Amino acid sequence: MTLEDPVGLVLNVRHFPPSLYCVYAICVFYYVAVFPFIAAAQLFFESKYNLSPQWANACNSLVYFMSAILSPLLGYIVDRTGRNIYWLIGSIMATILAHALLAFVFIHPIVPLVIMGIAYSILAASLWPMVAFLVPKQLLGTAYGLMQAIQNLGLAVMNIFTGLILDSYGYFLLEIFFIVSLEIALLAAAFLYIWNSIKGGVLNDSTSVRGKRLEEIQSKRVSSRSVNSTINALVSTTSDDDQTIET
Ligand SMILES: C[C@H](NC(=O)[C@@H](N)CCCCN)C(=O)O
Repeated sequence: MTLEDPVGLVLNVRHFPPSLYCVYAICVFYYVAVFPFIAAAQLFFESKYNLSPQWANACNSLVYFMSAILSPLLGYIVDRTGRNIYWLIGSIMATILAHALLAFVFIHPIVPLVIMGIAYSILAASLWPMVAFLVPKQLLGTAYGLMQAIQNLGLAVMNIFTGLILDSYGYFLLEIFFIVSLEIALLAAAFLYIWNSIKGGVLNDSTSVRGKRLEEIQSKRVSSRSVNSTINALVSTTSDDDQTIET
């Protein structure tokens, strides 16, 4: 497969590893509990907590404000530590806690929203970079494009469901729906952890172990390139420049 061979690139999408589809599933079922929640939350804050429309609106912005401030720092911390699957599982569990506090407990919504803001920022820092560890660099645009497409398809479908649940049963059942969606994301993350361990993938390595393994892969690639270039010189074949880490 080469960059000059777009048909080859498209065909290789079929060979994306199962871990990537797990990442896509987590992306759909996690974000369903965040974006549609925020879209519908203003009236929830007004009715359950008796907040004024202005305060309800301010609460609604809190998750995104927190992400705007925290994401670079949390991204740096995840880069320094590695162990992306642990961060991912922790952030999904914290989001479940935030929704459970909103559904079952009567404390000021700022508490669950702060938890959600931190968890949402950690999830972005740990989930999205995984794609780069799973597919060859020539296919990153395709892999992220597919992730964005699947996420938006999921959100489009689930938005219809959340609207129906809200209109027919109210906010309590909507919160239960979000918690169930997050539990599916948690199951997918557990499957990702198991699959990654079985396959010896790099997703949950510490940064130092990951660095050593990537160096090994690169040095193997360099030596295979020098072998290939010798062969190329002899028989005029092209070298395979794939970068797949997990199969
Ligand atoms: C990083 C992640 N981005 C997305 O989910 C985008 N597809 C859509 C962004 C919409 C505004 N938050 C995120 O936002 O956490």
